[in-house]
Amino acid sequence: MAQSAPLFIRIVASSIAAANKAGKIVRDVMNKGDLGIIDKQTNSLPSFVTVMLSRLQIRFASRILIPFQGKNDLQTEGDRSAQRCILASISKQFPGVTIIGEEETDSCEVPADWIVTESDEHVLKLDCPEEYQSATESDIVVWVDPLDGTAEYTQGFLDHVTILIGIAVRNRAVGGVIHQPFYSSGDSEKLGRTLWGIVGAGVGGFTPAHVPDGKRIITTTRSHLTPTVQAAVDAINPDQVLKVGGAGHKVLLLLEGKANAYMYPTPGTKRWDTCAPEAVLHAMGGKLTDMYGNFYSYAKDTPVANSDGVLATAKADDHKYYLQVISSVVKPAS
Ligand SMILES: Nc1ncnc2c1ncn2[C@@H]1O[C@H](COP(=O)(O)O)[C@@H](O)[C@H]1OP(=O)(O)O
Ligand SMILES: [Mg+2]
Ligand SMILES: [Mg+2]
Ligand SMILES: [Mg+2]
Repeated sequence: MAQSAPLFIRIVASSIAAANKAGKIVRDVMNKGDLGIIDKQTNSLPSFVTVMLSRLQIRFASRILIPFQGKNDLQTEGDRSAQRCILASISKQFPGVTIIGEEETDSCEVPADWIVTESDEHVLKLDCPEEYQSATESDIVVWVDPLDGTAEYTQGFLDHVTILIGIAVRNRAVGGVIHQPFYSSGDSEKLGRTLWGIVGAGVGGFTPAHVPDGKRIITTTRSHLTPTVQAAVDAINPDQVLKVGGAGHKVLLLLEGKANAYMYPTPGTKRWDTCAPEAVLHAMGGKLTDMYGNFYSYAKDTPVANSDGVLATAKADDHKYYLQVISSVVKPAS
């Protein structure tokens, strides 16, 4: 059965298993307590003050809400190890497929038990939409964000953290896996959950829901807020604004009916931040584009920066309204 499923479906099914393992690794790093934080801007350890602040925030996350200053582009042992696990697992099974990960990791050996070759059985049995049935290795690019919401991971906002694996076929984001490693359903022994979506085939791992009619709830960044972002949010005149970390987490709020729209009308996110969330959102009936309303390309040679920002809505039909209101007050950067 497994081998007879189309390549695209097999990659999504394997990505679910790899994301689950990466989630365990990310939790283990947190439990050990030494996050091994590096500032990617300077390729060095962050300042003493930043490290101390991050330790304080892990201990008192529910009370201390001090955002870091500056670019906030950090990497931790969680990011590095999760990426090694996911890349090793997917490339072992699909050696001809292009995989693009956020982190530059040296070619350290990967422990044997980090290489996952299992697949999600339910996804393997799905009917593959016709347009992806014949997709070959050269049609597919896998975009990996091994830990989305790194700033929040270092500050103890653990429910903002996700692991994102997006599968693009012929440049479009059509398969997505969002793993939330610290999600708790009440049983503290069993953390983590995995959401997935395939455009044209369905979604799983969560119950799709929408904000009740008449309410407008916006989600946006908490760690990269700028006057431009604030102006866009204000233009919508929302009932509520949820400033949370991570692109994956913000799209999760759209999927589960906690927000209507996610806006970030400025450069900062990259293709690995949006590929998986875009696919899951689209599979549920939503829409994610740049601030001009154009879909990003997920081709292997595309520039990785989402230079024209991000606008995502839980309902595709609402997207035009948000685009119009925001474009009247915010000019995209490029
Ligand atoms: N200025 C930036 N520099 C680096 N990464 C950014 C920047 N802005 C956004 N990102 C990435 O996009 C995600 C969503 O941004 P935000 O939480 O600010 O809305 C961040 O968690 C981060 O992903 P990552 O944590 O994987 O590096
Ligand atoms: Mg990062
Ligand atoms: Mg990210
Ligand atoms: Mg990341």
